[in-house]
Amino acid sequence: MSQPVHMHASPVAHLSVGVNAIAPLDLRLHDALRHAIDRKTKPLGSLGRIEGLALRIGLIQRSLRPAIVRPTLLVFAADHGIVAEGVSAFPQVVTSQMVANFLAGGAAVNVFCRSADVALEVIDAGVATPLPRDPALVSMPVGPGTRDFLHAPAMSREQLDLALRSGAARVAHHAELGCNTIGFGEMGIGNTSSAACLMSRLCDLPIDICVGRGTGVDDAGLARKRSVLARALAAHPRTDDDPLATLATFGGFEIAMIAGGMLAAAARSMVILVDGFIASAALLAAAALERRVLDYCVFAHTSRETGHRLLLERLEATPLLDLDLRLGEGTGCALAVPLLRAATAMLCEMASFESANVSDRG
Ligand SMILES: O=C(O)c1ccc[n+]([C@@H]2O[C@H](COP(=O)([O-])O)[C@@H](O)[C@H]2O)c1
Ligand SMILES: Cc1cc2nc[nH]c2cc1C
Repeated sequence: MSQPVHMHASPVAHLSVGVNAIAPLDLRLHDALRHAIDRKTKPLGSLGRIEGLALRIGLIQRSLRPAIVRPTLLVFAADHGIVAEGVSAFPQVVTSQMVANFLAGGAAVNVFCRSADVALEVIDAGVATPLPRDPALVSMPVGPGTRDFLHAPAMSREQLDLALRSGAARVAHHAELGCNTIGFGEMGIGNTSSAACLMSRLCDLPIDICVGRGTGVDDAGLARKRSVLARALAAHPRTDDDPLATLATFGGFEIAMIAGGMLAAAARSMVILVDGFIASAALLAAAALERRVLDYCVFAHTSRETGHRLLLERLEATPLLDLDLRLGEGTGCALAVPLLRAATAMLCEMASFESANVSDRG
């Protein structure tokens, strides 16, 4: 029998990691991990979701003794043509100003990364206004911001390919340095509009329930944002059989780089830390390309941004934290890293009923 003909090259092939590069988890380890956790000196299940977290990390690392090594947060920054339609509470220049703030070490994500001992890298994925010359900035701009997707697709297929490959390349770089846990953050004025449209199209949901206040638009701003995004969706025919086309139409360069990075991280059996609404929309696009990426994800937190809760439901995700954050930057990922360390330490360091000679029944 002949093989089915695929209309599009494998999305993972774009990242030069091969068609079946994301391995299924080895579920044979599941029972051994469950048993090791259950023999620890505690009533059964009493460490609650830390137990499930340890199990998930063990499955991802294919180990009964997993460890969080060189946890790293990649913050991708880019600008969005859709801001010309008045969809954000802040001007576009804030994207480059915040990149400067990241490089100076003064943003929330810098503070949280320092306090949790997480490495931080900032990537220019396509910021429209000038950035400081700083050797710490990884410069891989796809272009000076996307086009306004009310009038044209946000990016070309060539630009999308470049963004996917660039995100994958940054992940490969950190994997080669020994990093096994990678978080994805973003900075981009206007990017909640991209994320909302991706969610609406990829989950087939009405746009109004996907749209939130982002950086804080008022009621009139929210009504305007909804109307702009409804018109933008109406302007572009559905491309349900081609998630890459949907991502090119509504995505941002930072969103596409995160999607490519997540696929590459899963292909390398790394733990993927998922941040808020925009990072989850990037994951949604990645999962539309290769569903197995979801097996490698740990969801850091539930954002206050309208739509995130529903998006998480669609991804069948139960995040670790619920702190009313709505900042982005990867702040939720940085805050979650200590929990990942605690979960792996529980598996590796905690005594069992046998080793500590503690009675395991009444
Ligand atoms: O991560 C989130 O859930 C989140 C929710 C709302 C806003 N943000 C951040 O706010 C910016 C986008 O907001 P906006 O209103 O300009 O679309 C962008 O820089 C994001 O990092 C992030
Ligand atoms: C100040 C500011 C900081 C941010 N960090 C991520 N998105 C942001 C948006 C604004 C406006």
